[in-house]
Amino acid sequence: MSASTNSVSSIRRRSGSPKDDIEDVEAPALQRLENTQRPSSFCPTMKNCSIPYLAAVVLFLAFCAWEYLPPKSITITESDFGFNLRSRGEVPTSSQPQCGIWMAPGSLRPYPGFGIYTTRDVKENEKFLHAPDAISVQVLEPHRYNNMPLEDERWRWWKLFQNYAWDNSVPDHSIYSHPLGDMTDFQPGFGSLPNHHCILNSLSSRSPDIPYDDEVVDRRTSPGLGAFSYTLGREWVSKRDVKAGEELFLSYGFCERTKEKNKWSWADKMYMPEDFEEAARIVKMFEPFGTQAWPKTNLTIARLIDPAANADPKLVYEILPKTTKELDMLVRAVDAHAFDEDAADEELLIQLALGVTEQRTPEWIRQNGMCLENLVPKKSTLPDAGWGGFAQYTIQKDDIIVPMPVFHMENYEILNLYRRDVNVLRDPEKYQIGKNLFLNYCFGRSESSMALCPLTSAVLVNHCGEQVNDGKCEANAKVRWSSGWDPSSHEWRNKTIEELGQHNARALSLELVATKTIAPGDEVFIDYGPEWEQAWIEHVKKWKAPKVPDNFLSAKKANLHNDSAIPDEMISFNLRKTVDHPYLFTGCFYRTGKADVNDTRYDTPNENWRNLTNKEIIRMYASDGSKHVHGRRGYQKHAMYSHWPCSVLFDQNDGTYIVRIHQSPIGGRYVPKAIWNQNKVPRILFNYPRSSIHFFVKPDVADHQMPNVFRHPIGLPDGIYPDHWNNKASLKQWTI
Ligand SMILES: C[S@@+](CC[C@H](N)C(=O)[O-])C[C@H]1O[C@@H](n2cnc3c(N)ncnc32)[C@H](O)[C@@H]1O
Repeated sequence: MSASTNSVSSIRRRSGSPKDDIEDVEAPALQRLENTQRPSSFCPTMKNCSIPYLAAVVLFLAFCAWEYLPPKSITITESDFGFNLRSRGEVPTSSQPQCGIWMAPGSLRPYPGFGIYTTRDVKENEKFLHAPDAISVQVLEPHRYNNMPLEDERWRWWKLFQNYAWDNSVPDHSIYSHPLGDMTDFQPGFGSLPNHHCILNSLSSRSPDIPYDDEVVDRRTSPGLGAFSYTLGREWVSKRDVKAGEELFLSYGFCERTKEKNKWSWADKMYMPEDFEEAARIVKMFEPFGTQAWPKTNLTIARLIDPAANADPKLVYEILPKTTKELDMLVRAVDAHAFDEDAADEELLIQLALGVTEQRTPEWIRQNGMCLENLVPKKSTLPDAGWGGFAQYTIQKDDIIVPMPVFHMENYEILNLYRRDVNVLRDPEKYQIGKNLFLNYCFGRSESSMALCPLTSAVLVNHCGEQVNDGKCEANAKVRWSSGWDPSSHEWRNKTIEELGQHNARALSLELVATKTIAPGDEVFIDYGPEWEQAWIEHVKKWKAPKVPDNFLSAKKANLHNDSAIPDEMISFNLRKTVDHPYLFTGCFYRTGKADVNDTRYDTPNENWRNLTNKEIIRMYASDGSKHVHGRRGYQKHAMYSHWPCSVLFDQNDGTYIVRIHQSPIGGRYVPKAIWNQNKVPRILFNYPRSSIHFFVKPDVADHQMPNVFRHPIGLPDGIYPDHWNNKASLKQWTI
């Protein structure tokens, strides 16, 4: 395998699944696949297609991975894969001693790209980040459009992008109620970086307490309205105790080896939970777990593997300790849980899984990694810019502020938005209705169709330039190609845009570097360049403030209203009515569970349930909702499905409410089975905690959906794009 393919990050589209939720997680994800097939001659209609797009994710894993996972006894270093470890002094580093979260070469063998590491011990339930992560951006999926320009380019880009994005987002409007089509949630920052592991999975994500801020700029005066995302990124909480030096993994939900051979080619090669479980079964036969003495030969060890188990014998063999010394080390780690059998079993699996990864020390990570915590989001010091990136620690001149692995987009016109009710190809210009907000988060240049979209919190950094900011700020950082930590990026720069377009894995890396010493709390700025400035100046000239009704209620105000009481206008005060606000929708944490399937009260469809008396409605359709508490262990499960649309029906005047979870507007296709949902009867919850209710702007009236909002890629300085990417003159169609 070439160095370039190895350097591809193994970050994939994630379904955000806690390990114990695998069944539920995969079901909706798989249902969603139906709609993401590209029509082909084998697959005449979208509906009939069966190859899931997540298979592409899987192929990607196989692609960036391995001929075969190597035996445990072989030591693999990055240089075996064309990667030279960087040592301090060779290239600039981000070397903050306080930094606890780093990006460094991944620990899965062989090296599959970058991973995220902690250099702090993190206890179960503790937050990983000491400050909020970056924002999340709702991306209207550009490949879903038929009969629109650049269909091939859209699909090629989707194959790459889906590996970094989430099915659903902090406010689930992407999945529940977007009128135009499907949205994907992109979370540059922590959220698009963790690699997948079913056993070592330590990350659980949840919605931040205030997930949404639509008051970042003043809607009555700011031309920045709708030009950036109001949604903050997830909070990252540890599922277990994690030691300094561990790579932080997320489970994307692919944790069962498929029975259909070769359906997912990587499944036959990748370590699966069954492999670790079979290894654990064998280990437990021997002292001190069991009674037998550790076998003397490797052949004897191999013979212990049960061929009837759903495990891959070769992988089980690789996982198993080969010497009594290795076994002793395992025992010592598990011993700490001697009085809790379940915890000991879990620890055994974790230790076996760690045994087939590269072991990193915090010192190694600081030497070879780059800090991911330098930038934190806060309201920008510039009135129209939205969020900004602020330094959390002192950053020395020439230090890397944040690495920027980027994914490439061969033609950023794929982010043009068109009407969906007409054949756009007849007159694309006429039917264009705007541009995806995501364009504002990618770098581009006017001579080239290529855009580069960063995966890290670098997207928070605003522009400061001569013409637009009037001395209110000063650029203290710059963007350049990565300096040695991603050598294959250099090779990929020599490829043509077409070649890159065919490559559906990440290939290129930039970095953000301090041009001055930056103090903690300073906003970081770069210069987006004259074209961006010109576009902004023209936008400001043309921009007209939208009419804001006197009784306008922002989502932020609704969320923070009166010490967090629910505003009256967001309560229906009626068991039979839901709230229909012109601007806001209510989201309640809800995730279907046993009650949704087994509670026989919901078994009978009843479209006339409103004719029942209050008492009858409550007896038949209400339950105690007190357990749906945001953020407490045991109910972090909402993290996957996040908010369901709901209505607050009554205030119980004790900090809790009676809420009704709405029927899913998208039917059963994406949502797990729930009989009340199917039978069109209400699901009413009493004692529902305020902390689990949030307000969001309705997608169809969201600021970023308005016409005439600012859209322009971030400018890159001259000399960054190679000349052979300057293809615009030769492209027939170009509107930017
Ligand atoms: C890469 S994003 C930067 C982060 C963004 N401010 C946010 O809230 O997410 C680029 C967008 O930020 C806004 N922006 C950046 N610099 C600005 C400036 N100097 N003046 C006005 N808006 C700016 C523009 O909307 C631009 O399209």
